[in-house]
Amino acid sequence: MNPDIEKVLVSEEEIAAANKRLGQQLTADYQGKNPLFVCILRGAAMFMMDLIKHVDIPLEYDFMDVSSYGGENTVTTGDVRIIKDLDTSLRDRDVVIVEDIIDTGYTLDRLIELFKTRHANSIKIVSFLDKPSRRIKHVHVDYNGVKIPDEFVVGYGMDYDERYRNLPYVGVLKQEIYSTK
Ligand SMILES: O=P(O)(O)OC[C@H]1O[C@H](OP(=O)(O)OP(=O)(O)O)[C@H](O)[C@@H]1O
Ligand SMILES: Nc1nc2[nH]cnc2c(=O)[nH]1
Repeated sequence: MNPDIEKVLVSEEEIAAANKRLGQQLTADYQGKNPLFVCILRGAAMFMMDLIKHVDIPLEYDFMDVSSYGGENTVTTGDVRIIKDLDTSLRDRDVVIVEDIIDTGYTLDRLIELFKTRHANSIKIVSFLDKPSRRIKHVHVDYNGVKIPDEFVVGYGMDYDERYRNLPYVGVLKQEIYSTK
């Protein structure tokens, strides 16, 4: 295990099981459609690439980069900035927003409002992690991976100051990592 990690919250085995389950649900629900999966960079990139291997229907995907937790922030700034927009039109599309984590809900709340103005046919959300105790904006998550307690997590795409995204599991950093920064 990486020496900076205090404890593992979601193991590689649990990640694989969640992806399989979510992929099977999406396969069943989107039969006969050609959904557009929208990956919210950067954190959700690893999750989406694993998830879609289990979605056994025609689909398309695109990427959007938004950010509210810059640099060493472990709390949201609440100011959701679009860094890179989609290249694909959402008009009449069945959109599946793919997130790594829903925390306060600010990011998804803002994205849903934006996507509604782009005339999508439907908008659903799949989030790998959910921290329900931290919610400020109520957002309905249609497909949920794993619920976690109120701890700042890294790994499986998620960073602290751009590090640890490549860990194959989700974990909590040792306190000294924050204090030595
Ligand atoms: O529910 P919220 O409180 O809005 O938090 C969730 C958002 O925070 C993270 O993004 P971040 O801004 O850290 O960018 P990143 O994915 O590029 O690391 C995560 O990927 C979500 O998009
Ligand atoms: N890396 C990371 N980003 C987040 N964005 C919202 N919550 C979290 C978290 O726990 N970890």
